Amino acid sequence: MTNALLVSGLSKSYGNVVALDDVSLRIAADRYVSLLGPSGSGKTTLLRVIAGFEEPDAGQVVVAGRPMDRVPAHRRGIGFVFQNFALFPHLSVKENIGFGLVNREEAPLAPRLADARVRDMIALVGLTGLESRRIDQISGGQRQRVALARTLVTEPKLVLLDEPLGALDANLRARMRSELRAIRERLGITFLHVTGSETEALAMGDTVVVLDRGRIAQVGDAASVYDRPASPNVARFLSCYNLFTGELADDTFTTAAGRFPIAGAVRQTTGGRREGAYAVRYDRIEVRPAGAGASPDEVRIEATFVASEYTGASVTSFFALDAGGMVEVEAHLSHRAPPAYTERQRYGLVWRPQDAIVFA
Ligand SMILES: Nc1ncnc2c1ncn2[C@@H]1O[C@H](COP(=O)(O)OP(=O)(O)OP(=O)(O)O)[C@@H](O)[C@H]1O
Repeated sequence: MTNALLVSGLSKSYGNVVALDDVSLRIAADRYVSLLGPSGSGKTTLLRVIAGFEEPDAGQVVVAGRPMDRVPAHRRGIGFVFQNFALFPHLSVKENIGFGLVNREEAPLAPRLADARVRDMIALVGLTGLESRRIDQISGGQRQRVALARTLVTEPKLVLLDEPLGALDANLRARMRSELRAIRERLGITFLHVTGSETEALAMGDTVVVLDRGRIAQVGDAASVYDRPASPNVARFLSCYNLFTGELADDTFTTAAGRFPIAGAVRQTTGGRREGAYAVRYDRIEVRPAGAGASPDEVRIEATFVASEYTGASVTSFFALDAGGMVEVEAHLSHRAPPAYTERQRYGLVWRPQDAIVFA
């Protein structure tokens, strides 16, 4: 089967800022791909180069088997959904969605055909009944659906979404996530969705691509990226790992917080640098009273409780290390009562070596 997208050796600099550095990526057809990375890692630049809004300095983009060299943006068969939607405020929902069909340069559709297609799309994104409302007379979530419908109605082979849910509040964002997934599955086209949010990437993407300083740091299914981040930086972006820097020697990883035996831990090789990192997930740490010990096959450190933060279904507790730095512990409230720790009191933080990842 032809790949939906093939990107090879893409580089792009702005002056002396390297936004993309030799990026290669192959995306199969009919996939939901999340593109994740910290601010400035090159996500938007990558989308803009794929879409044809930006010329790369080097490299090639192939969409559905067709090389895109010198193909202008509007002839690439790519749809683009922006965060700010860029809708026409004075036009109705229906006119916004049909705009690209009747006003395109190549083969504009006859109004009757365009009408039928717009009607189907309005039903698909759940806007039936709102066809004649103006854009300023509908809600943020409905605008998001108009923006999506306007792109999908042109039947693109690939849809690029740049933080499409960023302008929505948390509740709506969660609802739109599952809607986006469902719409994509019904149409069977490939979505490449940029997000700064690791939860969003992990919740939505069949495949997660992580960018780090203009380079691809990891590509994999959501579970494998989550369970086995390829580098300390990827672990850091995922915001679910405590990272300790230090050095590996023999069977021990030595950090300022303590010496961790590594037998049983997951090993990730990062090119033989001496400076390494040791990662343990927030939700794999057990908190015990300071007096309670640990069994020989557990790792234990001591720290001082600072505060807890509730985030809906879970609570994150922060513990200060004597050597400086914080350890975060996440408890899911579905299978535990909310923890009650005392401020400034010391606790033992315990985990199993199998739940740690050693980067060295
Ligand atoms: N037009 C431009 N001129 C100069 N520098 C640019 C331009 N566009 C992007 N950059 C720089 O290129 C790098 C990558 O930017 P890009 O917008 O692709 O990152 P991003 O991952 O999308 O970030 P964010 O999540 O903050 O949107 C950044 O250092 C940015 O400052």
